[in-house]
Amino acid sequence: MESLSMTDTLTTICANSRAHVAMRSEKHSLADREAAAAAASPPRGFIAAIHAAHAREDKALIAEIKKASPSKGLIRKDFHPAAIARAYQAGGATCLSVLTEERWFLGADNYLIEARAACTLPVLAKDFFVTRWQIANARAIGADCILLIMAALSDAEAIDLEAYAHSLGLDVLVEVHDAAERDRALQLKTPLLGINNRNLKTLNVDLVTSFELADTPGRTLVAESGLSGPAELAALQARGINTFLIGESLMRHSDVEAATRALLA
Ligand SMILES: O=P(O)(O)OC[C@@H](O)[C@@H](O)c1c[nH]c2ccccc12
Repeated sequence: MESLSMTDTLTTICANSRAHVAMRSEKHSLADREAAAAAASPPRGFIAAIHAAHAREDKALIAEIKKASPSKGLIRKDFHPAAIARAYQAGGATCLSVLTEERWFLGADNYLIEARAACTLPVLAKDFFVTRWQIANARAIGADCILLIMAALSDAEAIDLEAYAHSLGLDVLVEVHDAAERDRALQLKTPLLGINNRNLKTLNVDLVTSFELADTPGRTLVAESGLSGPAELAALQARGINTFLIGESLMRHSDVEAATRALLA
């Protein structure tokens, strides 16, 4: 795996994603991916599952399957997506997130396919979506939701990609990490707004980001990145955030099911 030393990590990863899509689309055209998307297993409601947890007065956990990251390198050696998916579901997770980005997160489409087949939870394809091809491909492999990162997209691109995702039956999680991106994201239709505590340009994590944006009205807020303990979740819940996207701290436990249960207790 490569490490990223440049300051603008996000630009580098997105440029690589575009090049990768250009290569893959020679083998499978957009029309091919759209046909596969239309034939894919019907979407499991991702946002509906989160809202159902809230209706039960539960917090909602989006549990992430992640082998490595540019900031931490290899996170877990014995990496079996199906087993981790089952452990997350047994431990009480509401939804899954599966990294599919190959070069820096060591993800793969197959990990999403294996994880989704092993459980009944809705699954977020966690990647750097900058083209329609990637979105059609995500639905084709079974994804129920995709991620749109405002820092990587113009307003027009974000609006276009969201409409395209919705046309394929996908839910959308839009991700921001400051007030300016949040304001831009409010132009989108999706109710699901992720606040990433990790600045994707510098890779630094600061939970203050979630606290600062916690008063955004009219959206289901998701606190993302750098979360590890029940006390942090309680502090965020006190500010009205009841949905959490957590990867690394759970993936580092040998007993993922017990760790998930303990976190949600
Ligand atoms: O492993 P963590 O620190 O719990 O973070 C999970 C998730 O928030 C993080 O993987 C993430 C959030 N937004 C992203 C965008 C791309 C890649 C990864 C991410």
